[in-house]
Amino acid sequence: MSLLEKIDGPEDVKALREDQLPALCAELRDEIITTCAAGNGAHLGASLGAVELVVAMHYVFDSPRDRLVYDVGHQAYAHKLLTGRREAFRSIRKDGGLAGFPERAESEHDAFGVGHASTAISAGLGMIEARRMKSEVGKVVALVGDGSMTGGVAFEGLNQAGYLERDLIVLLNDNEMSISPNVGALSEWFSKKFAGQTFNRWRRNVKEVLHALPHGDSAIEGIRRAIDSSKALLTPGILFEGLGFQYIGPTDGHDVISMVRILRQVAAAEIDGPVVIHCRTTKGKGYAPAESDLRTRGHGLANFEIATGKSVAKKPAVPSYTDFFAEAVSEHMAKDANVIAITAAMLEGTGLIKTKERFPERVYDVGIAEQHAVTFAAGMACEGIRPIVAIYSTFLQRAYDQIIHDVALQNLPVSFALDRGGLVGADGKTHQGLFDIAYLRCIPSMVVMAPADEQELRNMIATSLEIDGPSAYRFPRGSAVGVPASPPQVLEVGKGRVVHPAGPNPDVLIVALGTTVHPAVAAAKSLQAEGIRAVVVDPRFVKPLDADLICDLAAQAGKVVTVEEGCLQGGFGTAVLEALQDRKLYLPVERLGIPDHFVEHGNSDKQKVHYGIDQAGIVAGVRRVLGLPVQLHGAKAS
Ligand SMILES: Cc1ncc(C[n+]2csc(CCOP(=O)(O)OP(=O)(O)O)c2C)c(N)n1
Ligand SMILES: CC(=O)[C@@H](O)[C@H](O)COP(=O)(O)O
Ligand SMILES: [Mg+2]
Repeated sequence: MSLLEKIDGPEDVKALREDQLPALCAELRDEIITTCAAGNGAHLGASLGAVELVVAMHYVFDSPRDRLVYDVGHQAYAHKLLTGRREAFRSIRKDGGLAGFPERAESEHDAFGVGHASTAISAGLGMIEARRMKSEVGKVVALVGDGSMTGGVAFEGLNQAGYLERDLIVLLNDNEMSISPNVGALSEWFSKKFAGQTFNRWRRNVKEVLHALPHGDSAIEGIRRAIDSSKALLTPGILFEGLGFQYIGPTDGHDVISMVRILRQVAAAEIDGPVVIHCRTTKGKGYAPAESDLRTRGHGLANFEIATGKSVAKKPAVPSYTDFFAEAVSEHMAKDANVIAITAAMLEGTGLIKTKERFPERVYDVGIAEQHAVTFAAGMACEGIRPIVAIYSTFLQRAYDQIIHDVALQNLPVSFALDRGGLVGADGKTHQGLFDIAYLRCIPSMVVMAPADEQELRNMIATSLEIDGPSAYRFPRGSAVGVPASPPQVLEVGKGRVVHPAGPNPDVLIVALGTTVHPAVAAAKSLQAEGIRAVVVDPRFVKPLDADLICDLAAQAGKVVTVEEGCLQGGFGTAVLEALQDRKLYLPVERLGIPDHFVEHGNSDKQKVHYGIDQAGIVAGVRRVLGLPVQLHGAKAS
């Protein structure tokens, strides 16, 4: 029996001898690699890189009494394996299986639900403070990556932790990687390059000045000696010490036995106040194909052959929306020197890595700093630059006030490209891009678009760059439709189009947004065979909405179905209802979309069926609004 097979919970980890821990780490790695190889983009690199840190935490601390708080949570696979979820582990990120990130509802050992970055310090500090108030015992450890440390909220947490002087333990997992190599001054500081370059420059300059002064003066000699010896003080530690933390490190985060000893000392010591333990690790550690993948170190490897790390996934027949987006951005940059693009640590995910190869100076990776990305864009727009801010729908939630206060309120021409708008599949609840339509359409001056296919995406990118104010377009994860390409067209703002006419006296109007346009046309065609005349409108714009077109056709049809891959509350269907209400058209309306709950991880095609926003679901919606019997279909059948 392997060591891992004996482990049903953290108490079994503690029962091992210290010298057995390296073997346990090796077994955990094998299990993580095997599971990711058969999985759907699981987070291999981060989880491999954190194995020793997780084992050491469970060996020393006493979860769930002690709270282990993960940042992002994509590195927590060993934690799941050690906390009673070993047998379910191979189901991770699949329909009905374990979630890809820690979730409070999944285990008492998942102290804080996560998926977005930079939250662990604030959450951990909150826990420590609550426990102090309730006189409860227990330590709190926050495991934070160097990439996540670039997020402003992490610093807001450090700021308060240093001030409150609570005993928060921060394990800084520094692998010099975000998804791509980590960027920014902070990352250079961690790797001491800052100390090397800036300090040396400063020291040279001061020495030149001192050289010109008389020799033999004891005060000046003292300054000379201090400058020579002070380099040692300029370590990553002074940043944290300046914020009121004790700093330990840098230390080898893959030496599990040393990590256990350090954590034991920290846990036992009466250190009054917060501590940072700076651990150096390697993303993808222990799996050569991940370690040698210099761009992402196996960040999200899916379906690969274990021996080689080569993908065995079927290549999609049509490139992704992301590919079309990045290509279009490059084309606009080639034509207009004022166009630039900004990503918040998602060069690969947004496709902008390719654009950056062509225009290295005009694609900015600002780190995990969505708020800064938006305000940085606003500043550039003030000076006549046309920024395209490419941020996933879910991560743009972070920058909501910046969108309103810094961009929209000043009517600045910033283009927001929201990738992953809609159901995202295996990442699940934390990453679903379902709220953007609702959160953007209520902002004055914001133009909001959703393309039906890749040609429409090209048109919307071109349109957005012509709009003298803020605009956004949201497109989904995965393959585009595969429609023929034509030169991008600047669309008339606020004008929709009829994509499936039904002749005079239609029976029903279907208003389908974005990804639901093509399924709606297919649904209308199949309804036609039954003698039901459905006219289909692609509104193109959520805002301004083509109320004339929609209301005229709604009045003719007398019944309306709206379809969207987004939340129903405040979403696109609600916008249509408002338009009808404003014109006193009180008609039966069936709204199809995502009801008022968080959507689990799972296969997004199956989820579209479940929520009735696929072709068959739209047919069912039409039948419902027409009062016709509906065949059983997904969740909406009734
Ligand atoms: C707010 C937010 N922005 C972007 C992401 C996407 N993302 C997930 S992991 C990651 C890199 C995190 O780097 P780090 O914390 O150093 O962990 P590592 O992967 O290196 O272990 C990014 C950018 C996210 N999860 N949350
Ligand atoms: C953990 C995280 O936030 C990212 O790694 C995310 O899972 C990437 O998602 P995509 O696979 O859609 O790029
Ligand atoms: Mg990192």
